[in-house]
Amino acid sequence: MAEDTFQQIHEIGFKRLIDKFKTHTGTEHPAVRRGIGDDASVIVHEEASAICTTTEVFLEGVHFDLTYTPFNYLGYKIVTAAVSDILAMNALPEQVLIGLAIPNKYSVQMMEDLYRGVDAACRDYGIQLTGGDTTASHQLLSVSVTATGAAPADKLIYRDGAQLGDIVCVTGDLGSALAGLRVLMREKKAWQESRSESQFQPDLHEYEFAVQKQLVPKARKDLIESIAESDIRPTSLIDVTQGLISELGSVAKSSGLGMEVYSPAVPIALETRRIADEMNEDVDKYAFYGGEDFEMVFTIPEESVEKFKSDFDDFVVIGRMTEKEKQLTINTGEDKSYQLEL
Ligand SMILES: Nc1ncnc2c1ncn2[C@@H]1O[C@H](COP(=O)(O)OP(=O)(O)O)[C@@H](O)[C@H]1O
Ligand SMILES: Cc1ncc(C[n+]2csc(CCOP(=O)(O)OP(=O)(O)O)c2C)c(N)n1
Ligand SMILES: [Mg+2]
Repeated sequence: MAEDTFQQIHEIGFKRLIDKFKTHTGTEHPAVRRGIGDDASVIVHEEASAICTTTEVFLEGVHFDLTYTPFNYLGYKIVTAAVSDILAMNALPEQVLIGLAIPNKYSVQMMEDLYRGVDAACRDYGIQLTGGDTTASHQLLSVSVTATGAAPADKLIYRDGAQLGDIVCVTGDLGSALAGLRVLMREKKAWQESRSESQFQPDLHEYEFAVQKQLVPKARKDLIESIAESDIRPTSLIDVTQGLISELGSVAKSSGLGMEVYSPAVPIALETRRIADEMNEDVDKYAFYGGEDFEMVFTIPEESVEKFKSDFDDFVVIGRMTEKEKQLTINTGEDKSYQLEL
């Protein structure tokens, strides 16, 4: 959490601010030859392999709200977002670089808290913070994160590899990140309407699972590790950031196929259902369109499902790849279904 002191960044300057960031670089990754300090980071691979890169931009007010987001959680979440994209190629992340544009309403201490979260995430994912850029901003904090990772080229899994008849699977549960966001937004509104002079300190203990999932999501490195150890390889893989329906559509469309999804099979946590009830909203909408779940969707041949279950058990089957003509068919049970165009 932020300390009580508020030191203006211009008092110490960007160079000394970056020096502080240098003490929060996560794991020393063996492939990193040069980290923070030179003009560019350097990665050295002994064996030829594929390199994956990805960038995510996060803008205050659009992607995060600092009323209810502690800086260290924000640091953790931005690393998760970039790492999740690397993992979704079935590659292992190695480094992240972070670009910051900081308005002067934020202090040195706040930025250090942000980097404490970056450091914690880098340690959890076994990666190193190797560089970035720091600049001033007028009103809003902007954070961009670039991650790179590596894999043997023939091990990469793309979103367009699904085959006719393959089974569609999803890890964990869906919709809880949006449920957490709804709770946080409701509490913020109540606090604003109360015109309270006190700090925003809502009691969130009944919503801990969903709020954690919104504020400090974890990327599914465990799935990628299990794939590496298993002799089964998914035919396609994508992470759930925009929302389940959007990702399923991407897999089907890019694979040149259709998909049938059995909606009662979509995994939803009890707490997510309770929150949707409280908000008088349809929990299926949370799960289908929520986004920011950082779960993984993958397809595998039908005969591999049981075997893979013994290698990795935190997934469920939600559908099957079909002919293209079926588009994205949502089967709601009781023989009712509707089609979404791809
Ligand atoms: N926000 C940041 N987070 C992590 N590393 C940073 C950040 N800003 C700058 N760096 C790293 O600090 C070093 C110096 O950065 P900078 O002063 O921008 O140098 P340059 O003129 O080479 O761009 C570089 O290695 C850069 O990657
Ligand atoms: C203040 C605030 N507004 C909105 C959201 C919800 N939100 C932020 S990012 C996101 C997912 C889509 O982001 P995008 O940058 O399009 O994702 P990408 O596929 O590039 O990862 C969602 C649903 C939030 N967490 N906080
Ligand atoms: Mg993505």
